[in-house]
Amino acid sequence: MLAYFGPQGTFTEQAALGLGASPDELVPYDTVPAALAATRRGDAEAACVPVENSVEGAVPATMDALTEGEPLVAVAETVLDVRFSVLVRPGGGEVKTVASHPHALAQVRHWLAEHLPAADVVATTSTAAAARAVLAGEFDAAVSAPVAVRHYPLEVLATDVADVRDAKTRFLLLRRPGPPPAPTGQDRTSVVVTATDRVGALSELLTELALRRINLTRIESRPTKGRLGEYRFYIDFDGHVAEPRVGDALAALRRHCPDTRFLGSYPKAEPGGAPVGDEEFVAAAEWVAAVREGRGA
Ligand SMILES: O=C(O)C(=O)Cc1ccccc1
Repeated sequence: MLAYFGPQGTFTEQAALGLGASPDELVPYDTVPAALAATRRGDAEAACVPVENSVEGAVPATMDALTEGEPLVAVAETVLDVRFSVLVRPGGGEVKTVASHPHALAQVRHWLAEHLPAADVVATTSTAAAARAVLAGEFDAAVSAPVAVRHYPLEVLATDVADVRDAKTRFLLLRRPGPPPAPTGQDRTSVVVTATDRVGALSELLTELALRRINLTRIESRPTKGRLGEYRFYIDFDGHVAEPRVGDALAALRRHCPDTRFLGSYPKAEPGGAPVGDEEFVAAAEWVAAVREGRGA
């Protein structure tokens, strides 16, 4: 069974199907933490959740749920183009309220201001929850994933709605810790670290990556919810923990920051960039081994 951020008809359901899940193994949960909790309990083998959007940034519920509670690790990612459909009840009258997930609303602000300027905007737990609420008569319009209309008998008021063309959302498939998927040469590794409050702390962490020619693909901060000014940093970079360079960098991060949490090594959804060779790192490690054994100098 695979838990996903539902109900039926969310972008996350589309993402889970795109990751190869079969429709009959999918079980919807109303929130990201609920889908992750089901996976931690072992009720689900894995959970599919959104992690970031190219317009609106990180999904805070996912970021927090990754560090609070028992560890989960990403084993796959996928990226979806995000275009919205605006759905209404068939024959419904004037649109006085429009509902959706906050990430969706943030991506259609201009469209709403132009086309539905008088409507009150209401946040719901997901885009599909908004469609259901429209069906139940709670709101007049929902900003939804295009597939939602297949699940709910609503009418399409507009399609292809997006303030920013080419907006994309990235989703992760998370499991309880186990051996990571085999390296493909085009992988990403995710970690979360807490940089201590002193000069150069973050810069030292990032330098450990740079020294090993590891390309940083994302860095995001979230408050630890402890002291004001104390942050966790979510760091994504190219490479797989099985590669000596990356293993070496992870060990260095852990030396700087003993609560470094590994969030997974998994194939990149959109491969790019030439892989950095590990040969020098392997050769250097072999040389040290030889020196230790008295076989070289
Ligand atoms: O609510 C949904 O459909 C989701 O899967 C979360 C989301 C919301 C807006 C853009 C992309 C994903």
